[in-house]
Amino acid sequence: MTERKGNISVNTSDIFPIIKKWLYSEHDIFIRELVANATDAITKRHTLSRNLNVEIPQGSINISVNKDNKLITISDNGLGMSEADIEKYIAQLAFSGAEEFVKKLKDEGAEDGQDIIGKFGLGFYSAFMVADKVEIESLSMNEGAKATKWICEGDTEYTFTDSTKETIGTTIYLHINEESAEFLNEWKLSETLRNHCDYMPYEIGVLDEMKPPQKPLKEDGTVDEEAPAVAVTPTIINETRPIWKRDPKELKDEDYKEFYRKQFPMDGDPLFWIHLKVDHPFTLEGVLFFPKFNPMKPQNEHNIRLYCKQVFVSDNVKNVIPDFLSLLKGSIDSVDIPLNVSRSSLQGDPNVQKISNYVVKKVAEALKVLFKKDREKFETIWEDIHLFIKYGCVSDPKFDELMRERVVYKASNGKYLTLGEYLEATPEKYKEKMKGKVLYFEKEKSDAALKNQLLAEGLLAIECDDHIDPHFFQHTETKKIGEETLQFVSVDSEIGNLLESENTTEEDMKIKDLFSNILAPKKEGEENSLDGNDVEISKITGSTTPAYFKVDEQMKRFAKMAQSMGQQNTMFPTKKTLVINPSSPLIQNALKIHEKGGNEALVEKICHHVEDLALISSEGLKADEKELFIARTQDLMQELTTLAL
Ligand SMILES: Nc1ncnc2c1ncn2[C@@H]1O[C@H](COP(=O)(O)OP(=O)(O)OP(=O)(O)O)[C@@H](O)[C@H]1O
Repeated sequence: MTERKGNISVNTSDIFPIIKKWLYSEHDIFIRELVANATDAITKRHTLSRNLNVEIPQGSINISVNKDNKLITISDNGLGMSEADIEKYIAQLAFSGAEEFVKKLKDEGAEDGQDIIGKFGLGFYSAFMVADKVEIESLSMNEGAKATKWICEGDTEYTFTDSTKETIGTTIYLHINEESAEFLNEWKLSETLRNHCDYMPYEIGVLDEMKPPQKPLKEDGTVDEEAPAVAVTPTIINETRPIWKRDPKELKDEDYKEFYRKQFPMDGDPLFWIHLKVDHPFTLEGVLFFPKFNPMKPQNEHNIRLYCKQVFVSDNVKNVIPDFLSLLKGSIDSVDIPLNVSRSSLQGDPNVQKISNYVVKKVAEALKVLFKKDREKFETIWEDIHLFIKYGCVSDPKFDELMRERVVYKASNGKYLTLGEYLEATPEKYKEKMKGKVLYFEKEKSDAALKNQLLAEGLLAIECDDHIDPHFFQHTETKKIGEETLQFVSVDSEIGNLLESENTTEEDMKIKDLFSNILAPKKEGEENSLDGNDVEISKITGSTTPAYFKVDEQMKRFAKMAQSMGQQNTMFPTKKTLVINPSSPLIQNALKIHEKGGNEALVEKICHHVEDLALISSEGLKADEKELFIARTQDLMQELTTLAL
């Protein structure tokens, strides 16, 4: 046997230890790199053979593991390599790539180094992360090629020897080092493969050579004890035709759901999905799913898996697609997302920009179609998708332009309306007063009585949540809906302006004074009561609501935004005004008792009770307020029952 020695042409002699150290954190990527190389080799053989018009076997990759020999073997039936090829592509190019990596690492600093590793690893070189010694045995598809074997023990020297390999393709032998012994476990190896190679285009079989021959199974699934034991066969770990590679026309809803369930087993069915396919000016295929929103589950950014030619690359799509799309789940496959640049420079890449714009546009278009063609379904899933859509509108102007007029709101009549529809639904007689205004009520806190009073007049109010809506309102107010600029106003701050019916009388003023004196007494020398709430009157004829709280719109917004950003409510103390309705019979009675004299204690109780009822209807009572309220309720009921006896 002849042996030929060579030297890897790198200047940095300490390249091996440096790379080993840096790559240590993610050293399972070696499997992805080597299987990706095998995949490329098979594809190349297919392409070349098609041109030569020769029959070739179906592409496959076989990985076997032998714990006793501390050996992992990766075989492919790709185009193979001659000695010259190995010399050129492995010994020289692959290693010079590694050298470049070390240089980059030194130039860009440690953090970016990690980033680079995570993105693309180091190709063939990553084998040395897990192996002390690596051998390549290969037979090239070129006519008359001689099989060869290359051996390298993790330093800059290597040796070629002859080989007896008879089938075209390449086998990589990894003599696994001590620290990486875990990969000699078939389960661990298969898991790692599934993680990185779950949708590779050629079948990947895994075989544990340690497994003894086993008796075959009978048709009913039980072991056939009579039959002789046979050698175990490889287990296929991947699906070669993932859903995004298939023609949407040949797929049924169930196929998408099944794919989703496999990827996200804890999730239940997706709400709907978008199949992406584009060839120009970049290539991209993928399926994005709208998941059911689960407030109990923290959102994470790793729900979209990025592939390059079916090779898993990353589940971190940050800087590839806008943040708000990371609320979706699924897979994107594109060769046009550059992998060999640091993450920070991804955003500036023109292809990435185009891809990002394309995905945003497709998602918005799919939502537009759903809105137009199946409004019922759109409304059914609205509560699950509204957060995503609003977040998208606020953060992405292009998405906003496409979606703004399709955002719907749950109105107080139970229907979902766009802002355009809301404006149209305003009764003619209120059109002038309401001009450009959109009434809203807070889901948890608003006074139902006020909402119903407005509804009785045909005036609708939309529901607002605590999280995204304050931001979204602010955003929408800076834009146009149709021809109009809108303003969101809360029911409590607006109801007086809308429904206040008559001019203030002397009696109304007496009511105001009565309540002010008891609930917000002025301190000596003060114009107004500074602590406590202000008291106002607003006469709403026909309404039995005695009083409600009004909060300044801007203050309310500030407080909500601060709250949604995790700040304490106390940062923005909101000043509230207690609005008394002199039309309410209860209020009128209170004045009469007061004017009659002799039972000031009861009048006081009524005033405080009216205030507490207004509080309960809006935001609720605090612990100390609750205690007083309960004690007072007991007193009042006792007085009432005594009267009734
Ligand atoms: N199994 C294989 N069969 C045939 N050729 C191979 C095989 N593995 C590696 N090669 C050759 O060696 C070259 C270097 O491989 P390496 O993995 O280092 O880099 P790469 O695949 O070109 O790039 P990347 O950094 O994306 O992995 C390949 O381009 C290919 O020509």
